[in-house]
Amino acid sequence: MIKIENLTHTFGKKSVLEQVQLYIEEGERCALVGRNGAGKSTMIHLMLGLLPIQQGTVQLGGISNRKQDWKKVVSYLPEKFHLYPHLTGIENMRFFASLAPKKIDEEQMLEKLESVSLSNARNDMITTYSKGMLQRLGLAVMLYYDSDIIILDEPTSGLDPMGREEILNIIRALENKTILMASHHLSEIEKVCTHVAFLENGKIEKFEINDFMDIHMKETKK
Ligand SMILES: Nc1ncnc2c1ncn2[C@@H]1O[C@H](COP(=O)(O)OP(=O)(O)OP(=O)(O)O)[C@@H](O)[C@H]1O
Repeated sequence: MIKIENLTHTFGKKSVLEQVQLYIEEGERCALVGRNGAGKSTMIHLMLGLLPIQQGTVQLGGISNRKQDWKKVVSYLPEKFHLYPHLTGIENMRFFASLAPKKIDEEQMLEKLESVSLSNARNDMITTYSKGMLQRLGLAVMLYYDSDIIILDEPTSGLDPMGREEILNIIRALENKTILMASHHLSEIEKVCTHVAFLENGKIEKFEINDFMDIHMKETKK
């Protein structure tokens, strides 16, 4: 589960998050939605300790993000995942696998590459990969970590419709994971998510997916 309480953040005089509350239960796939500049990345960065928390608390899998242990239960795929251009797909995978606290499991690595349809390209330099392939390699690294909580920041950003569909199919096939996924695309949210956390004017409101889509349809018909 993910539990955010009273999260408040300002940049100088600019207030971005105001006493944000959000509870995502185990197994939910929650989209994080909001206009450009609403504060989605800020919220994700605060959750992951990439920005210092000014006020409020974050728990990930029941562990405060002020402790180090939460890193064992969360994996994060940023919008732009920094891979090593002078390495092949499998070499990149091996490098990131070496950062995990467990011994490198070659079989698991191959299985995860297979699950994102990259096993045939695993020995190619990633400079030859398409954007979609790079994003799938990022997902493979995340799947290798096999954490309970997955945080994705616009995972299909910059991909063509087929590339998007491939990423969405992989995310949809994940079982027993708690997912928070920032996205601007309602059609993909509808395909993948069970809930929506809508961030507006510094506050979050959470909806079940069908309720959110109903409200959105009514709004767009106005
Ligand atoms: N380091 C920073 N210093 C000052 N202001 C910042 C900083 N980072 C973000 N902001 C501001 O905070 C607000 C929220 O930004 P944030 O990137 O979190 O929004 P977002 O919802 O992720 O936007 P997008 O959908 O465009 O990615 C914006 O007004 C942005 O200009």
